[in-house]
Amino acid sequence: MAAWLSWRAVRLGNGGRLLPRPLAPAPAVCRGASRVASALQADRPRAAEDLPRVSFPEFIYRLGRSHLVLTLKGNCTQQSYASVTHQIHNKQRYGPIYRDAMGHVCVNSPDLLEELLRKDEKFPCRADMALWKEFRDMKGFGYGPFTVEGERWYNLRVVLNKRLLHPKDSAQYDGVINEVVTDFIKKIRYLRQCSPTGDVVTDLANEFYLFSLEGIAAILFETRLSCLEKEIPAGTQEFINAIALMFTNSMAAHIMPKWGRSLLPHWDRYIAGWDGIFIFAKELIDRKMELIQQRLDNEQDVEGEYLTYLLSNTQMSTKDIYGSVAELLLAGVDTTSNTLIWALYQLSKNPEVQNRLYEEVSSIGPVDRLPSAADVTVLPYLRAVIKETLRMYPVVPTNARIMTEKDVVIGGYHIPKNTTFLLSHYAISHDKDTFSDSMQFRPERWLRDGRERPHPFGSIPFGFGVRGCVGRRIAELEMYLLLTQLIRRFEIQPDPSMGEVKSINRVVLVPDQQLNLRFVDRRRETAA
Ligand code: HEM
Repeated sequence: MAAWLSWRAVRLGNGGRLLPRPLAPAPAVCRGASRVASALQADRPRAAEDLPRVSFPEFIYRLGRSHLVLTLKGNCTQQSYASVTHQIHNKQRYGPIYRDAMGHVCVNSPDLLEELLRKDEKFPCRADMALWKEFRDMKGFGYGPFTVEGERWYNLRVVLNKRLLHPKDSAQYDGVINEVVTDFIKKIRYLRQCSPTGDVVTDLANEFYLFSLEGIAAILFETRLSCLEKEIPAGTQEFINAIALMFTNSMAAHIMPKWGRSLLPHWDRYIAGWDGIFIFAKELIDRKMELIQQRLDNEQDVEGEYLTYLLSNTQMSTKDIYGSVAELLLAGVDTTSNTLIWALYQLSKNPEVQNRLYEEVSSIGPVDRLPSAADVTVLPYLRAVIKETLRMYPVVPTNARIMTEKDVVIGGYHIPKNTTFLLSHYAISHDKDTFSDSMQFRPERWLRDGRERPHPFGSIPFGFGVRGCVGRRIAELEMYLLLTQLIRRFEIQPDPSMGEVKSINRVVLVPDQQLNLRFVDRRRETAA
C-alpha cells in the first residue's frame, strides 16, 4: 500500500512557494543538532531557511549507494528506491528537524512529531494526490479516503469509520476472518508437505499477501476470492497483477513530465493497472447491488456487512462507493501482510518470546476452538508482539503532512503553509533515547505491568488523529486471530538456509530477501 504516503510527498516540495523572510536574525552557520537546539531556545521562531539541510550531492550519493547495494543483492526493482536507515543517519547528522534535498521538512523525534501532529488541521492533508485523482476523473469514479480532501473527506470518514474503526463494530468480523485463517492454515499444511523436509514454507511474503487480500476482500465485498486455493481463479489473478502493475509503474508515472506519457510505456501501464483494479472492484460491487435490489423487490430484509452497509445504509453515490472500496482494498493488503511476515520472522528468531506467546494463546482453550474478537482483547502479550513488530518495522516508514491553512511553528522554526513535512517514523521508533535496546525485539516493553511507558509518539504505526488509519481495528483483529491460530498449532523456526533479513523501503517496509520458515507441529496439538 501507501505509495501515496511518500511518493507524492517526494514530489511536492513546499508547493512551489518561496520561503518567507526570516522572522529572526539567522543564526551563525553551523550544522545539525546544535543549530536546532539554538532554535528551540530562541524566543522568536527562526526561519525555515535556517534549518540544517541535506545537500543534493549527499542525497544522490545515498540514493545511488542503496540502489547499488540492492542491485548487488539482486533485489533492485523499480520500487526499491531507498534504504530506510538514512533516516537514522540524518538524525545523527542534522538533528531532530532538518530539510531534505527537495526542501521537505523532516521531523525526526517523538517530541517534534507530537508537536506537529497536535497542531494538525481540522481536515488534515497528507499529500498531494493529483495523479490518483487524475485516473478517477478520467474514468468517472469518485474519490476515496486517500484522494478526497477537506470537508468532503471528513464527511466520507464519518461514514467509513462507522463499521470499521469502532472496536465494537470491527469485532463483528471475527467469524469471517476466522474462516479465512482456517483456509490459510490448510494452505500452510499443504505447502510445507511439498518441501523436501516436510516443514518448510518458502516465499511467505506471497502467501501472506494472498491471505491479506482474501481477508480484506471477505470483509469489504462479503465475498471470497479463492486466493487460498491451490489454483487462484483467473479473474482474481488478473486483479493481483493489476495492483502490481499500478504500483510498479507509479514511480515513473509520477516523475515523468506530461509530454513523456505518450513516449514511454509507464503511463499506459499505470493506467492499465488502475483499470484492472477498478474493473474488478466494480464487478463485485455491482453484483452485490443486484442482490440487494432483488431482496428489496421481494420485500425481504437486506442483511450483510460492510458493502451492504455502504450500499443500503448511507447516502453515498455508487461512483463514490467504487472509489472508496478500491482504496480500502489497496490499503488493506501490503500493510497487514508485511507486518505478519515480520512478526513471524522475529518469533522464529526469539524462541523465548514465542514460548511466552504460545503459553498465552493456549490459555484460551483447546486448539480446535476458534478464538473470538473478545478472546484476543484479553491477550496482552499477543498485542505487545504486534506492537513491537510495528515498532521495529513500521509498515509505513515515512508518512507526511501538509498544513494548508496557515503557517506553523515546529521545533522553534517558522514553517510556511503548504510545506511538506516528512515524518521519519522508522528512525523515531528506533530512537535509543526512547527505546532501550531499540534494535532488539522486546514485546515486554509494551506491557502495562508497572514499567515506565514509552513516549506516546515513539511508535505510532497507524498514524495519529482523525486522519489516522481507518483499517486499524480490522488489521489488528486479522493479525491477532491469525497469530493465535498459527502459534497454537506450529512452532515457527528459522529455515537454516536463511541469513539475517533486513528491511528495505519499497514505500512500505519489506524484507530484502525471500522469507522461508519452518512450521513444526506443536506436541500438544490435538486438531488436524
Ligand atoms: C498493519 C496494518 C496497517 C498499518 C500499519 C496501516 C498504517 C496506516 C498509516 C500509517 C496510515 C496514515 C495515517 C496518517 O496519516 O495519520 C494509514 C491510512 C489509511 N489506512 Fe491503514 N494501515 C494498516 C492497515 C489498513 C487496512 C487493513 C485498511 C483497510 C481497511 C487500511 C486503510 C487505510 C486508509 C483508507 C487510510 C487513509 C485514511 C485517510 O486518509 O483518511 N489500512 N494506514
